[in-house]
Amino acid sequence: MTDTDHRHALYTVEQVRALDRRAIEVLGIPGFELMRRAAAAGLASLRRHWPQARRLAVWCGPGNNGGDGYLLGALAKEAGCQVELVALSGQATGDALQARTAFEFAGGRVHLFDPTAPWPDADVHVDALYGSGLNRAPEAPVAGLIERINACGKPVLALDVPSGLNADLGTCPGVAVRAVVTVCFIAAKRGLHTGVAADHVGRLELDTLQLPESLWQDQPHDAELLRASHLPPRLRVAHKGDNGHLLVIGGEHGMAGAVRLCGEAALRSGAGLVSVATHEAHVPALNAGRPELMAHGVNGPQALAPLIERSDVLAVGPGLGQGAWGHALWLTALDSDRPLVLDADGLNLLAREPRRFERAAVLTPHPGEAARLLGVEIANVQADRFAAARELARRHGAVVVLKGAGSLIAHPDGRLAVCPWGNPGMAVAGMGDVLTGVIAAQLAQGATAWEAACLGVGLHARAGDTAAEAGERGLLAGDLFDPLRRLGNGLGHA
Ligand SMILES: NC(=O)C1=CN([C@@H]2O[C@H](COP(=O)(O)OP(=O)(O)OC[C@H]3O[C@@H](n4cnc5c(N)ncnc54)[C@H](O)[C@@H]3O)[C@@H](O)[C@H]2O)[C@@H](O)CC1
Ligand SMILES: [K+]
Repeated sequence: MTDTDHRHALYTVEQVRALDRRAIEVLGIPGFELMRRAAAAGLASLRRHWPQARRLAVWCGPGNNGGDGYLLGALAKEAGCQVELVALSGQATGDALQARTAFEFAGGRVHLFDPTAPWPDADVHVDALYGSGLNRAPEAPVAGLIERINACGKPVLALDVPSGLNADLGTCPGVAVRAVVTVCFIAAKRGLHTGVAADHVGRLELDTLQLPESLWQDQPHDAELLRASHLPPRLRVAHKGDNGHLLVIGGEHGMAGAVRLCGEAALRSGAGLVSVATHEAHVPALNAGRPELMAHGVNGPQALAPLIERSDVLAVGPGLGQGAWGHALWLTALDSDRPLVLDADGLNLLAREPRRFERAAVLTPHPGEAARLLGVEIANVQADRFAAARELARRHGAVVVLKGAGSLIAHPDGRLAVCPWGNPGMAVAGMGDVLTGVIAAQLAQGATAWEAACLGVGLHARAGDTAAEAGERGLLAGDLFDPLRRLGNGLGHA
């Protein structure tokens, strides 16, 4: 993750503004020229995706995002398209005013937005209402306009940001455009990659407006996108002990499936040996169903301690429950010095008895578990997923995977990575148990907590995407095993 190039870097809106200013003030490229390039990039994308489109409706807001829209309208007219351009405001200033004049100079007419006017008959709608400058939820009548654009049945190309989406946080304070394609300018805004963004962005394209590499050099970014990384090849002389011994701890009565999924995912991800500590009653079924797992019945700490002694890494929490049995095992595991992954009830117990970890530790909360750990509501977590993940990592001295569309991985030192893969088919029972197993397997094979979380989250999401090729609906957590194995061996696609 050290050789971040600007195409994998994610920026806050503030940092993108600084890049805009740098392009203008240091590189001497006028703002209007940047706007022209943005408009040209938007139109090029439109023609790539909808080569037959002749009639465009362009919706322009009051700021520079609207300016991009005016210039796209001008370029489209020059290219022979019919353009119906509707502006929210009669006023424009600066570069946006110059852009509006250019549109009129190209023979275009600006219609002022009137909710009672007939709906434009267009092949594609271009959303240039609000970009990175969105500072509140769109209000009536613009909120109604956005709903109408979404419901009109025609594809939408969003310029820079789907209007209404907060490009910094991935939140949607009110309504937001649902684009088929979003062309993001200059640098990837972090909020386009997590939270509710996936419902609005559609296909995301980054256009760096032909700016030279020097623009991004030594400029701060906030996070980075995970890349499809290849695992190092296995030594030909590898011994199963070289690939680590994982102990999965969990499986309260009736929850044997969670430990089996976790353990099997770890084996499919390359762990050398996987033991399971669970209720005695689950052992026969585990042995019969997956004899490669070494299942042990444990009734309490005395039985667990020697198993921990023989293992290198722990996965604590799948189906663990929060009763006396689960709590006693949890305490024993946390009092050991083994690197660990903590999930599910392992996290709920941590919320009850907070700790800081002095060893390699990965926590994998979904937003509900993160909210319990932070003592806030789920809505507060989702309102700033970046801050929530970083705060949890800092508080617990652990690498934190905040799950949900656009999973975040936060390091206690502030580093943050965002997962670009995954799909809604993965929102099913057992997926979290599989993720825990995949991450724990990387720890067992010698990765640091940060590497294990980044590798594990990436492999899990890509395996989910491969498995979803047969359809998102009906995807089972166990469907990831085969793709996990292929991806872990460098087979299969990103
Ligand atoms: N040089 C630059 O800075 C460049 C900027 N570009 C474009 O400029 C955009 C940013 O421009 P701006 O900073 O002017 O911001 P925007 O055009 O995104 O919006 C700001 C305007 O919208 C108003 N506004 C925001 N949220 C509102 C809401 N919910 N309801 C009503 N009004 C609202 C603000 O008061 C302000 O007038 C980028 O997203 C990008 O599209 C591009 O042209 C590339 C170059
Ligand atoms: K927009």
